[in-house]
Amino acid sequence: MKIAIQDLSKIYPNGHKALSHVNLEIERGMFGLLGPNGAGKSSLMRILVTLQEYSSGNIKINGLDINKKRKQIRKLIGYLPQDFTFFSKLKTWEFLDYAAQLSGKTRRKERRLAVEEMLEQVGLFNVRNRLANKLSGGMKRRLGIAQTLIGDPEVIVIDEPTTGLDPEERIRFRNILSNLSQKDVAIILSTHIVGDISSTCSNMALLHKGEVVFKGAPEELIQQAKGHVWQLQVTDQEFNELKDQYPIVSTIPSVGQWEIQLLADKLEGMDAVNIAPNLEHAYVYFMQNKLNVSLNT
Ligand SMILES: Nc1ncnc2c1ncn2[C@@H]1O[C@H](COP(=O)(O)OP(=O)(O)OP(=O)(O)O)[C@@H](O)[C@H]1O
Repeated sequence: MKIAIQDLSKIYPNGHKALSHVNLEIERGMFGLLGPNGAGKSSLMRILVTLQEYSSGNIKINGLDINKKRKQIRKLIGYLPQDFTFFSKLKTWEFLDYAAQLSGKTRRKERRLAVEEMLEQVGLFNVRNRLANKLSGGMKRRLGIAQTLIGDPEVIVIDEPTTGLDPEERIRFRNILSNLSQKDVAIILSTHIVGDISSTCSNMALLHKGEVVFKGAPEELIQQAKGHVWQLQVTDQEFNELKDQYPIVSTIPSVGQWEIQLLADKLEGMDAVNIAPNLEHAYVYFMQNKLNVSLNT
C-alpha cells in the first residue's frame, strides 16, 4: 500500500491557492495530517478520495493514477468526512447493512456477519436497533467509521476524527483507530487537534497555508523542541510578565500560584526545570520559531 503525492497544487476558481507543491509518501499504518484551520487539509483529503479535482501535480495510489483510474481507486478507499450525516429513517444496523450493500457485499448471509462484526468492533451492538439519528454524537461518529470500514478499504481517510466529541468518546474513537492500524491498511487522519496524532500516528505531516512545512515521525518534531520547554511555579504577577515574553504552553493553578510550562531557548534567573517536550509543545515551538506564527492569545 503506497500513496505517492507529487508536486500537488490546488487553486480554487476564486484564485485562492489552497495547496502548494505538496510532496508526500504515505504507506501502511497511521498517518497524521496536522494543521490549523484553513491550512488545506480538507482540500487534500477531498482530492485524495477523488471528490475534488486538483490543479497540477500527480497522485498515485498503489501505482494507479488517481486521474485515470478513478473507479478502481474508489473501491480501495473509505472516507469519513468532517460533516458526515445519515438517513433518518434507518435503524443503526439497517444503515450499516445498506452501506455494506453499496460497497458490493451482495450476499445477505455474508453481509449480516460483516454488519454484526462491525457493530461489535465500534461498540454499537447494544444499540443496533436504535434509529441512527437518535444515537449520541459520539455514537454517530462511530457509526460513521463503521460505514467507512464495512467495504474493507485499503486506504482510510478520516477528516477531523474527534472534533466535537467529549473526552470519553474521543478516547474510544482513538482506540478504534489504533486497533485498525494493526491491519495492512493506510489510515490518513486530518486534524487540528495535536492529541489525535501523538498517541496513534507513526508518521505525520504539518500543513501550513497549503504547504508541507514538516514531514516525518512525531518524535522527530518533538526532538526539535528538546531543551526549550521549561516548567516553573510563578505568582500572578510573574505569570502576567512571562506571558508577554514567552509562549505559554500549559497553565495549572496550584496553591496560591501557577504551575506553568513555557517555551524559551534560555531562562535565566528563574527557578525553572527543563522538561521533556511532548508533541503539543513541539507543535507550538515549530509554529512559533520556524514559521513565526504566534499561538498565544
Ligand atoms: N471552494 C472553495 N473556494 C475557495 N476557497 C476555498 C474553497 N474551499 C476551501 N477554500 C479555502 O482554501 C483554504 C483551505 O481550506 P481547507 O478547507 O482545505 O482547510 P482545512 O485545513 O481543512 O481547514 P478546516 O479545518 O477549517 O476545514 C481555506 O483558506 C479555505 O477558505
